[in-house]
Amino acid sequence: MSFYPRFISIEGIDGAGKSTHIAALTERLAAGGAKVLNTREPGGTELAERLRELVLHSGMDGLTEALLVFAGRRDHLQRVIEPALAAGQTVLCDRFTDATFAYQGAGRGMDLQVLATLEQWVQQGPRGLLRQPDLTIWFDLPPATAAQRRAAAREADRFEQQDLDFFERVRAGYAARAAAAPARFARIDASGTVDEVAAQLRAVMEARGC
Ligand SMILES: Nc1ncnc2c1ncn2[C@@H]1O[C@H](COP(=O)(O)OP(=O)(O)O)[C@@H](O)[C@H]1O
Ligand SMILES: Cc1cn([C@H]2C[C@H](O)[C@@H](COP(=O)(O)OP(=O)(O)O)O2)c(=O)[nH]c1=O
Repeated sequence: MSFYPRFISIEGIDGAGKSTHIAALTERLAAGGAKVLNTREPGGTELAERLRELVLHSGMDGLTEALLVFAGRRDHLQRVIEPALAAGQTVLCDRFTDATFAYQGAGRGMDLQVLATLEQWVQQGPRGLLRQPDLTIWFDLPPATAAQRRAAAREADRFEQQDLDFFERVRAGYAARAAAAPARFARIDASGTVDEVAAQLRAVMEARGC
């Protein structure tokens, strides 16, 4: 028996199709009566958006990246996510901590234990619980396909300039997080057409009563 998810994160390597499907997902949730707050990471508050600019466009090592994204996440949780959840809203977040484990951990080789410690510190929720998304929708796609789609679409930022090996590691990082939390993760095979991917997404939401 699943319960209605109110904190939903969207994940996947760059170019997997997250942005393409967020509007329809938002509409679906709203049509079901949810008051939806759309947000993103890195970012989501004024401070965190400034940190996002640094992380995406300045050179730094993996630990510095991880510290900055977790600092932004702390601000985002305290100022936006926790108040919205407490007010009964549904939070739809374009990336969250799984991205840190995938990009800084698997991609950049940061110690996963260090990331897990930061996760514990930053995501202390009400009553001492670890705040995690209720549902994580993972758009999974081979990196070569994602690179083709990105090349046709936009200029690359620091992460998008990485080679296919980097994105293979990031993809494996998502797979490991999904295997560790199978009830939270819903994997979408993002290699089909936009309509095929949308149909899978509808099925995932229907299975969770949304
Ligand atoms: N299923 C699909 N088939 C082909 N192209 C797609 C598909 N889904 C998205 N795209 C295109 O691929 C590019 C990257 O998609 P986007 O939604 O921006 O990915 P993300 O937000 O995950 O980085 C966009 O140009 C988008 O139009
Ligand atoms: C949340 C997060 C994102 N990232 C990276 C993944 C993406 O390459 C980048 C920005 O994500 P995203 O917002 O998906 O980029 P875009 O607006 O180009 O679609 O930040 C991390 O490296 N660590 C993190 O913790």
